[in-house]
Amino acid sequence: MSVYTVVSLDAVQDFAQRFNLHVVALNPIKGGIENTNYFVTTSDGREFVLTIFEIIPFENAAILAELMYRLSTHGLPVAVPLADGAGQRIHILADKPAQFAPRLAGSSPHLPQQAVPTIPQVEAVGIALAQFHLALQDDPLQHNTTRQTTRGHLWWARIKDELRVHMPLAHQQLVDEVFAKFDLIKQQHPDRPKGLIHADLFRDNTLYVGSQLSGLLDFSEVMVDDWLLDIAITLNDFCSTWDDVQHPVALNAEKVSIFLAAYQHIRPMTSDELAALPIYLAIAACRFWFLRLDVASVNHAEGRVSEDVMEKDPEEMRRMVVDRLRLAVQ
Ligand SMILES: Nc1ncnc2c1ncn2[C@@H]1O[C@H](COP(=O)(O)OP(=O)(O)OP(=O)(O)O)[C@@H](O)[C@H]1O
Ligand SMILES: N[C@@H](CCO)C(=O)O
Repeated sequence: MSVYTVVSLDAVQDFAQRFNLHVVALNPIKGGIENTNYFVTTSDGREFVLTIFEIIPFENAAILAELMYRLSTHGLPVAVPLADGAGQRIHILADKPAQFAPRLAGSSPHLPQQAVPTIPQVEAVGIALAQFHLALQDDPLQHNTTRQTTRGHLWWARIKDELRVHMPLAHQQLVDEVFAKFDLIKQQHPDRPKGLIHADLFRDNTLYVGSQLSGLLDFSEVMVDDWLLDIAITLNDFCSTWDDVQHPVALNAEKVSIFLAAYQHIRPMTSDELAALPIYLAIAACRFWFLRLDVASVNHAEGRVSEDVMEKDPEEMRRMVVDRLRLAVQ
């Protein structure tokens, strides 16, 4: 659970007045590691999600809110933040940018880990990811998102060097091998279309009602990059054998094949993308290995040790890097 900013019911009731809502209950949300989120219930029984943005500045939260609105017009199941009477969707709470969005129905397919995600759920996310990639390809807003991302290209270029020097030799060698192979394959296979990517579409950022995808959540990592990177990030999480205690990060071949077929039903991948996929799976796992190490280090530096702060295991992602690199060099 991550609640970095604690707010009182009174403060949220004040905040909600601009939307003509009367809040009666407030419950911290277990899950995210970046922002503070609460489920909020109003007197008429409706439910909303209050998000307090911990890292990104006001203007960037406003771009994300507009992005949600535009994606919703393409039929994607996203939570569009409420606008006040003046049309403004982002406001200030506890000195930070904050928003109220409708609570979407459904639950995330990651608990219990043994049974899910199901094949139809994998298929649904493959389709939705491709629809998301194509939705705003001609929309100039996507270029604003490149400026607002906390963990965009600058972070990616810096973080490897910062973390690498503190790693044991074997881990440094792993990093070097993945990046050398990645650079080579990118040169050999240049036809990798770019566009808006979610960059964090894990199971816990999706909601389902049965087999139906009812929510795509948490676009705070969104940026313009290779669509293939997004495919790799989502495939790694949805198509791993989390139920296999011996090797929980290995790929489930049936799910991989269903996911790629579903995605390609909407947007066929280029032959270069298909050839480069294995190393992108390794680099995607590497991205989250670094991200988890970075989150742990920032939490430590800022003294965030409360039981309300969730950290995900970097070692799980490092094991995934090893597994995917094995596939990439075969
Ligand atoms: N609109 C919504 N409807 C329903 N549930 C939501 C909604 N927004 C957030 N949640 C719930 O809150 C959890 C945390 O939200 P979110 O993933 O946005 O947090 P975060 O800290 O910003 O993200 P992350 O750690 O993934 O970067 C989600 O996994 C989901 O369970
Ligand atoms: N999905 C990320 C959390 C950060 O957004 C992870 O599993 O590390």
